[in-house]
Amino acid sequence: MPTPATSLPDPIPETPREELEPAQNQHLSDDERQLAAWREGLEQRLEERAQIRARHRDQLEDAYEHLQSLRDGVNDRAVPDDPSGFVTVPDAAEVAAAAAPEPVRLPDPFTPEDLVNYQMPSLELLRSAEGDVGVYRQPEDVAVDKAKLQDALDSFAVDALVQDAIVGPRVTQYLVRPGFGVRVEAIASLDKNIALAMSANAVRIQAPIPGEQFVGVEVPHQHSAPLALRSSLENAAWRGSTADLPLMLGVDVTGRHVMLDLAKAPHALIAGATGAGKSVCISNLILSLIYRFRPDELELVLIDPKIVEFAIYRDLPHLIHPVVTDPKQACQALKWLVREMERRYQVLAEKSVRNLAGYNAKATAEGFAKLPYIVLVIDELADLMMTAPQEIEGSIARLAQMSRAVGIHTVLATQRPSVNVITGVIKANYPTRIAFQVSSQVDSRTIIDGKGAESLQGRGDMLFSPPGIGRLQRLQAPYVDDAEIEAVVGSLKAQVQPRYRVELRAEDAPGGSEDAMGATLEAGADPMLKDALEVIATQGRASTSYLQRRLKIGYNRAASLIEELEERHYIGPQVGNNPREIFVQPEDLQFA
Ligand SMILES: Nc1ncnc2c1ncn2[C@@H]1O[C@H](COP(=O)(O)OP(=O)(O)OP(=O)(O)O)[C@@H](O)[C@H]1O
Repeated sequence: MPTPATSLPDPIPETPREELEPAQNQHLSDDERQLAAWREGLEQRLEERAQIRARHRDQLEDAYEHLQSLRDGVNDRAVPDDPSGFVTVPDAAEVAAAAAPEPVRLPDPFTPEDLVNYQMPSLELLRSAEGDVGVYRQPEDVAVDKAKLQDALDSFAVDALVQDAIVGPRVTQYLVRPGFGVRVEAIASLDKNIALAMSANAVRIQAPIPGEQFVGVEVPHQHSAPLALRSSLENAAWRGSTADLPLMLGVDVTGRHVMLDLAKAPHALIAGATGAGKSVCISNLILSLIYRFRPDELELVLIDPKIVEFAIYRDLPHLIHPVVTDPKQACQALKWLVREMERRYQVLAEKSVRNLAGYNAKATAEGFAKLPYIVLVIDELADLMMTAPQEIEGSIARLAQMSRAVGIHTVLATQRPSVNVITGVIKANYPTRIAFQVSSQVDSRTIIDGKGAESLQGRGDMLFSPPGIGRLQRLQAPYVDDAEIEAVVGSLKAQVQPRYRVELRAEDAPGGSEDAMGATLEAGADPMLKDALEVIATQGRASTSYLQRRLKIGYNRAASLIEELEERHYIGPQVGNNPREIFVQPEDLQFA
């Protein structure tokens, strides 16, 4: 006989803890710890869910307000009652015209005439470069470390001479000349022992330094001060650069300022563990561009699924769309860029030129409007790849393969250098790579096709693999803080407001999204398509005769609805006598 629900058994009386065996006590403590961990996890998940719910509520409110404004618009345009007492009924076309939202007129790009009073940002807005004296360590300290390295090599009976030391901003590179008959691998394999002898957390060994007769042993400094971007932008190498799209990357071991010409790159991939310095590097790249180009010469599309990284740039006049934070919108923006690329190819063909440089030269000679460069920057590709991997990968690959000639360039960053994010297709199309510190050799191989990034030091210490040169450069990125960026963006915002001209289309949203479903169905040939889909999703049955009965329609119409739903991949094909598969759930039925 089942026990009634109300008479639960009494709880088992608890044995006082001191009466338990030590082993039992240990188990109890383990269980308590486990419970505490679960509780913490649960609380975290509850908090995340509350945040998601709040976000959904906001979106719902936005949608409701939008609907209300559409309704108000229609009411305002409604025909007033005739004083004679008759009400004029508007015809169907009028109603449709009233309900349809006005087509949004997108602004034109900036022209030089719009920006006659535009001032480039001043270098005074950046932190002073006074600290960067170019002497990063005292010679006596270097001499001591040189002796330590020599002792370490001697103690392993490796015949090699530590000949010289080059002191960079973050690491000292010791030039080691191997003795006659000594294999460079013998020195390279000592990396951990050398790190121990030099009290360094990791050393990187280049065996040999390409083009030289030395093995390079790079030992990080115990202390280092951040470099100022201002000193890089004041440097003669930057000021005299003839690159089409120069980006300041950092300073190498010998103190040289190293730049990347994005026009030649023509796309760059940045990867590194969290906190390794990717965002600061991206800020250096964006500031390099806005210190050199006016908004009519260069336009930016910034995608930031992490939401907070690019918020600081939101008023930048170079932006042609507000900073994109929603992965769905990111997919739409990427497809806009692909369309813009195709449009530009047409425009170039009309003028019989092969690339943007040719077009702009002709524009100067013949007096028509030039085309600006467009640079797309994505901070955290992984978040986008989780949303719509195929569509994002497809658009990125298409841009990477073809957009160089028309002046569209891309910079992608990710903290997850796994093959799901940096796929073979993306990797093949991004020859220019920048690696910050990563957690394993496997990650290092994914980015730079070799080890090394795992022994970087973080905080802007990077390996740069320039396009077409199979040799890595170790650089230290300059540091810009938020106050500096705010000052620069503020000085530009005070002059001009951005002109947003990227058109996001509903059909470009990732497939299977609510909006896309609504839009697709709107375009459906049969007005009963939504009803049919609803029946199938809620009842879990997809057959012609069932639809016929439920919707009270004829056989032919039910059969063509089933065919249409199969074509749109909401249901699977008929296989033998088995029921069709159904790919849509009742909760998916939120028509736009
Ligand atoms: N070039 C640099 N020089 C000195 N310090 C730096 C440099 N770059 C980064 N740092 C330090 O490291 C911190 C983290 O940098 P950053 O935000 O760029 O990391 P990230 O790789 O973007 O991390 P995440 O992927 O989590 O966003 C900075 O706040 C700063 O303190």
